[in-house]
Amino acid sequence: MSPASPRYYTVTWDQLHRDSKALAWRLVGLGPFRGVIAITRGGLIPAAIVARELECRVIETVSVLTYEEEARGAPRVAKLPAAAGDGAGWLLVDDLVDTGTTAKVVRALLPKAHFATVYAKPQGRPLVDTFITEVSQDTWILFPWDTEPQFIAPIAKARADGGAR
Ligand SMILES: O=P(O)(O)OC[C@H]1O[C@H](OP(=O)(O)OP(=O)(O)O)[C@H](O)[C@@H]1O
Ligand code: HPA
Ligand SMILES: [Mg+2]
Repeated sequence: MSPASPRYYTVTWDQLHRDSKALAWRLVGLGPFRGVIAITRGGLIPAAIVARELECRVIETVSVLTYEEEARGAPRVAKLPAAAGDGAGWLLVDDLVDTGTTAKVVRALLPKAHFATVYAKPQGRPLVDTFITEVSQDTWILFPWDTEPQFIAPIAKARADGGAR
């Protein structure tokens, strides 16, 4: 997606927890898994919630850097999982799949892992085995760790100031 996103989808902590638990419900019948591999950093919190629900205490990480804020660059693997082999029996978790760039890199590293994300956009969706919520390709998902509440002027004041909405 282009850096200047036309729409945003705001995800609160509560919603992220609910959606990650919904993901765990979908996954529970597919296990048991040898462990969970979080794709850092975005996959860390969904992976923690899923691991808790699946009673899975073995957690690995793989680090892929693809974005700088909303700008996509070439994916770079910064850290490999220590002990997941080709991924057989492991559950790979990320917050979302967007263009699928990160997913392709991780799938090549761990081809036999089951790949789950909380959110999926259409372009990356075919690369995911299990996900919960689809959002359109031109939407930027705002995660709670990237945002904070702030004051917003009353509607009447914004109108009086000439702010078109
Ligand atoms: O399908 P894609 O187009 O590759 O986009 C999805 C990836 O982008 C984000 O990670 P990011 O590179 O921003 O790193 P981060 O998780 O450390 O924030 C997100 O957490 C996914 O891992
Ligand atoms: O929509 C998104 N939101 C947050 N991070 C992302 N990384 C790729 N796409 C997104
Ligand atoms: Mg990420």
